[in-house]
Amino acid sequence: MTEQQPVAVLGGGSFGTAIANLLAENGQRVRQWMRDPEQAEAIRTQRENPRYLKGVKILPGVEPDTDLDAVLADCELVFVALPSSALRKVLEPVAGQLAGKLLVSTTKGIEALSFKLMSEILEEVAPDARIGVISGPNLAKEIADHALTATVVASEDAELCSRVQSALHGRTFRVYASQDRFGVELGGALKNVYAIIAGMAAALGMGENTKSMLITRALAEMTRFAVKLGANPMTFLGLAGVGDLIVTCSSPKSRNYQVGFALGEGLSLEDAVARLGEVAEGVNTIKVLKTRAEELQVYMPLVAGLHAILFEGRTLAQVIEALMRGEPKTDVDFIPTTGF
Ligand SMILES: NC(=O)C1=CN([C@@H]2O[C@H](COP(=O)(O)OP(=O)(O)OC[C@H]3O[C@@H](n4cnc5c(N)ncnc54)[C@H](O)[C@@H]3O)[C@@H](O)[C@H]2O)C=CC1
Ligand SMILES: O=C(CO)COP(=O)(O)O
Repeated sequence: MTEQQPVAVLGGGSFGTAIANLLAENGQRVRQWMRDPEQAEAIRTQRENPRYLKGVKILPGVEPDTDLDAVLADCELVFVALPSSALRKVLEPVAGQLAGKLLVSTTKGIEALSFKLMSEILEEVAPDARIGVISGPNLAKEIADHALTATVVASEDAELCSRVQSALHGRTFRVYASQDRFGVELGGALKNVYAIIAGMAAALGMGENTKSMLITRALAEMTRFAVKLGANPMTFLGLAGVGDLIVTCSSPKSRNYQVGFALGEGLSLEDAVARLGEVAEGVNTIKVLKTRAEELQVYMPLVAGLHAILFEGRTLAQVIEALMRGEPKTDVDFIPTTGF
């Protein structure tokens, strides 16, 4: 009998580790690449990722490794769980090894200057690879703790979707498929910005009405933006849209929410990010999103408000006042009325 081919996970953070463990639980051999040899050694010897996923037992099927060439040479299915700021840098030097691979991005960010989503970078770096994404309401710690969870794998490549479904589906994890890679991935990137705002609102002790208003108007704003870019608004009604928005805007486990909470407590952005010590993609996304929304002339008052607080010296009180006193609008204004 031939030995089963391992699956690669690139990234030694909380999400890479949670996905690696999930794959191992389903009987897959996993080669998890990370850049930090000390972290790899800790996983190898202590069977724990003490910095990013403390308290979670890492299964024997997960083999940590710092040799990216060796990991890629061994695996066809590759989950890319790197921060958006690192993905291109890590993969460009090994581009020659990526042809024919199934590359699945789990990264919820947007590249600063190009405004590219991560799967678009993968396509650029590896034009002969098969590309997909996974996204959804997927807090890493909850996945690792076996909270019942669902995600979406999105790709035009139906065979890739079913490979990912069978690799990840399990007792506590369900994987839905979608052909709308762009919409699914965009939802995951945009919601991080609103989670920062939700964290701020929580720190200010705002009530349930306020939280609900925020989440619903965030959905309107992100869908309006997505429609302008040609995305299918219906995708935003699914797990990777409203599903992820709800979890990230409601949970103190979300790192973006935590940054917002710290800002609401009066910390500077720099201190809030330093206190977190992990990736909060929304901090970079807000910068590019504000510029892009202006270029495309999409009305995004929450994005503009957060940007004004973080980078234009406006106070929270001034922004809240401006948002509440803005001109009256209609409610559901973001779904095109033709074609229904
Ligand atoms: N943690 C979560 O609950 C979820 C995270 N994601 C996404 O997964 C992506 C990765 O996030 P996490 O694993 O949560 O981050 P994390 O903050 O837990 O860990 C980041 C990891 O990336 C590594 N890293 C940073 N710069 C690097 C570089 N230049 N080269 C190689 N490795 C580098 C760090 O050493 C660390 O291992 C993010 O885009 C995030 O939005 C998606 C779903 C859930
Ligand atoms: O994307 C996530 C949950 O779906 C994780 O959110 P944070 O990156 O804010 O922790």
